[in-house]
Amino acid sequence: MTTPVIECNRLSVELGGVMVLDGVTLSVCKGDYLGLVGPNGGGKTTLLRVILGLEKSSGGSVSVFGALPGSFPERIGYVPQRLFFDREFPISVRELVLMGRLSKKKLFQHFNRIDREKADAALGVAGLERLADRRIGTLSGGELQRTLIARALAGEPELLLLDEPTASVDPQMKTTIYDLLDNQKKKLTIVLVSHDIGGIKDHVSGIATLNTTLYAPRDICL
Ligand SMILES: Nc1ncnc2c1ncn2[C@@H]1O[C@H](COP(=O)(O)OP(=O)(O)OP(=O)(O)O)[C@@H](O)[C@H]1O
Repeated sequence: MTTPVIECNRLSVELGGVMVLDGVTLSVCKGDYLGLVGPNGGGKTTLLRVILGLEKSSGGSVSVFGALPGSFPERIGYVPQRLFFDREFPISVRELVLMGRLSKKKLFQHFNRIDREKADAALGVAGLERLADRRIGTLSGGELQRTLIARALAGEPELLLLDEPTASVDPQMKTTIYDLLDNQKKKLTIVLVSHDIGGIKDHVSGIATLNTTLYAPRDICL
């Protein structure tokens, strides 16, 4: 039997004295495309942050690629819910996507030709060639989301974690983003946080619910 890519067993997380996740059991295997849904404040982002090793668990266990979270950052691509940046900051779409190669570099190592080729390939996958030289502060919400996905893909991850990439984008851009992910799902394991159950149900291989009484009380278990 192969080791699951992500395995949580009765995972609990306490933040600021509040139990945000309590007894979460979840197994994500290689090639899965998991939709993770739940109410606002249900702990979806927190779960992604635990998987990334950015937040500590307070009970239970969690392993990623069979090791402690944070052990293999170069194998994970992350598309955050928001990107906080100065809209005047003079960085282009191509340069932001190139940042996705940082996890593959050693300290102070420069980007090389291969990094630039991988970044350009990711730009192509996300349909961003036309916008490559645009400053990121001038992008629409949907264009910025696709740039963040391209940045994550530039690092050639095995596991892609996305936190509500289709929030506040129009229906056409949602379709573009779902199609983009569909084209990647044969190569990657994907966890997609979303409120759009209707939109994701035809794309994902499974849906897990978090902290909702509508689907399953306080537990997710595939
Ligand atoms: N550092 C922190 N300290 C205290 N509480 C926190 C911290 N980070 C998050 N929380 C709380 O934990 C709960 C879960 O937050 P989280 O962002 O994981 O939810 P979410 O399901 O992603 O929500 P949304 O759908 O609104 O994005 C929220 O009540 C939030 O206020």
